[in-house]
Amino acid sequence: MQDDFERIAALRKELEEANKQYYELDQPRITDGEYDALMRELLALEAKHPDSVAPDSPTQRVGGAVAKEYTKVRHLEPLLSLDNAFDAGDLREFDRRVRQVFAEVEYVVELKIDGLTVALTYVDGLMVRGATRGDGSVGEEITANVKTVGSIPLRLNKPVAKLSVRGEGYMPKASFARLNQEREEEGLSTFANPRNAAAGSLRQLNSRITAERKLDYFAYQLLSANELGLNNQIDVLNYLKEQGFVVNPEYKVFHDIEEVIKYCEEMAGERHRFPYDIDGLVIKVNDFDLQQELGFTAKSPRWAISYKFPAEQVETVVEDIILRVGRTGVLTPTAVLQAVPVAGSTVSRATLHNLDNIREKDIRIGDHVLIHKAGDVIPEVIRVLPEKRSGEERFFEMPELCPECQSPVLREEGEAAYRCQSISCPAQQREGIIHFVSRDAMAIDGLGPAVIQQLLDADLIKDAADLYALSFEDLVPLERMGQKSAENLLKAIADSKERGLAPLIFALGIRHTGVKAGKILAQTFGSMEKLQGAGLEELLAIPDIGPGMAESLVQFFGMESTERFLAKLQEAGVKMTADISARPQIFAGKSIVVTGSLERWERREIETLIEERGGKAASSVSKKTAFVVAGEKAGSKLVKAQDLGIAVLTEEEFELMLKDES
Ligand SMILES: NC(=O)c1ccc[n+]([C@@H]2O[C@H](COP(=O)([O-])OP(=O)(O)OC[C@H]3O[C@@H](n4cnc5c(N)ncnc54)[C@H](O)[C@@H]3O)[C@@H](O)[C@H]2O)c1
Ligand SMILES: [Zn+2]
Repeated sequence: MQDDFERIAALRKELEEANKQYYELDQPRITDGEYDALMRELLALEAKHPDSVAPDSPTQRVGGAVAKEYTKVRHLEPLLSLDNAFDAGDLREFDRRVRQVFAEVEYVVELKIDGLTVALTYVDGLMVRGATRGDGSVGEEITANVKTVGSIPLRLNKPVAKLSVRGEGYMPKASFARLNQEREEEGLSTFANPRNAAAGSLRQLNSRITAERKLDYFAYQLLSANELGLNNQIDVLNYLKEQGFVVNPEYKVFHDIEEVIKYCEEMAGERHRFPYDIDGLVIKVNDFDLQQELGFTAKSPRWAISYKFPAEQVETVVEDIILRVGRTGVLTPTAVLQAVPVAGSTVSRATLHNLDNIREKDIRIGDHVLIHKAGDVIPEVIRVLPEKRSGEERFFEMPELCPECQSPVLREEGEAAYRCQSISCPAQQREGIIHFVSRDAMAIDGLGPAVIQQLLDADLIKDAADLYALSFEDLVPLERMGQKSAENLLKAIADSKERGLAPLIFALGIRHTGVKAGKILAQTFGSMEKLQGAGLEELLAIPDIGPGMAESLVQFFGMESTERFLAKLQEAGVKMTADISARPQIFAGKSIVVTGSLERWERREIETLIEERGGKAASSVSKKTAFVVAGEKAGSKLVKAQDLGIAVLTEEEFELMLKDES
């Protein structure tokens, strides 16, 4: 007996620690499957000893604590978790409980998107607040970050006095894979899955970072839906669509739990076909009167349950550990695995991230391991099965020399990554070209890593600028390159010359300089030449350009190799200026004053928005001022504008003017 209580205490401690890692730090240490198993064990023990259930047990509480950096938001109605069903038996049990109250019931089954709940508040049709779930009653205010998510409407199609919407903020699989790859390149820690990546991106003090991470949103719930004359979940989904929200289209209605079970099992096999990670399905009672009658427990609604797909973990053997040298010289250890099917494809490689991770998990060459796909896309070793060791396993050591160019390899202060120190490392050059042609950079279709390798091997190119000198005759003899694909490739290369300054800056692969930074630099300087000439101080004066980025820019543009490379691009006719005047000139000849502290933009940014559109960002209010954009705590300028009868706009209203541009 005593044993049970000790175990209960140990499980609570372990789950609380996992909650903290997961909800507060966005860096879980155990898998969801492991977490769910511990939770089930605790639930079973607590059911056996009902008197032991304390209100603060992890079985009774939602989520984690609210981090102190954020403004707290009290939710109108608590945001709850969902009970889990792991098999047909659990679903039948749920159905039995529902039918104890109602003989007839309609279920709506939706995909369970693996993201985080985001609560949105609209007042008079405008989005005024975004918040996380937090501990269910109190969440974190993340309005500025939420505004950077494209699929969240800032204005409702049909304004109403007040609307509280809930839904899932998530990161698509492709963005997740790209983000982790970039972070690995930069020697930063990677996210365990898209949910934690989405949470880490939305729970950010700097909304610029949120904007860089491609996030999306599916709306699925409304508070006070009854007041809008909506009677069930299907009505709500339709209403949300009408209001401009993105609703996941995959929902289905059933009347019989056996049909639901069949659908769940079917979807478990199809879970990989979506561009976002799903970890199960959510089964909801459709009718709101029924929902209300069924009510809630402390932690979850009684009218819904989530069916969790079985975790897809597979055992295999680490045959070898090899190193991949990235664009910035980071050596990423990769496990060569005995090929096994995992989550819809055959896996024979898994990233091991870095040496620390290998040591922490004690992964040795020859080990039997459990693997899965993080976020349904990135193969990863979860843990070693030490009981299967034969004693023949070998430790992995980082080499002192780069495996591709034999230059010294060093670990920099404070970084987990080891880097090849040579700038002429062929691997770095190859990866640099792969980056140069990638989608957010010069976007040259048909130029995959294999073709790039062929071009390098045939000595047709040495760097990305050489691509512009390729001819039809160069390409056609290449293996697997038909006439048609050679023509298409040449056209894609030629087209990329017009991509413009912002993607070009990103394409250069300067450390710490992402897509968004490319845009800011392009807008600020207008031409590559001006950017090249910018000094440290000038760069540091730009909002959003931190010291790390400024330094690497100065260093990059100070190199002779950079100068040669840029000269080659210029000669090839690659466009090196930004179309600053490409915007419709809606503010032409207007003098506009910005005052107070803004939420949506940095001061320099909004001034750029005005200038790009032909306006003048003036510093003082006069009779000639066309209008004033006022943020929080606007002072004398606001008073003066009011005295002179000059229009004062909120940030939202200003943004709407930009939206109306065609
Ligand atoms: N690995 C770890 O260390 C660790 C730690 C804590 C929690 N977890 C994971 O988190 C789970 C618990 O998290 P939880 O409380 O958020 O519950 P949950 O994720 O199992 O389910 C509730 C959530 O589902 C989401 N959701 C997605 N699509 C939805 C839809 N169509 N309708 C309604 N809701 C939808 C909502 O955000 C809702 O809050 C655990 O089961 C475990 O998998 C893991
Ligand atoms: Zn090297």
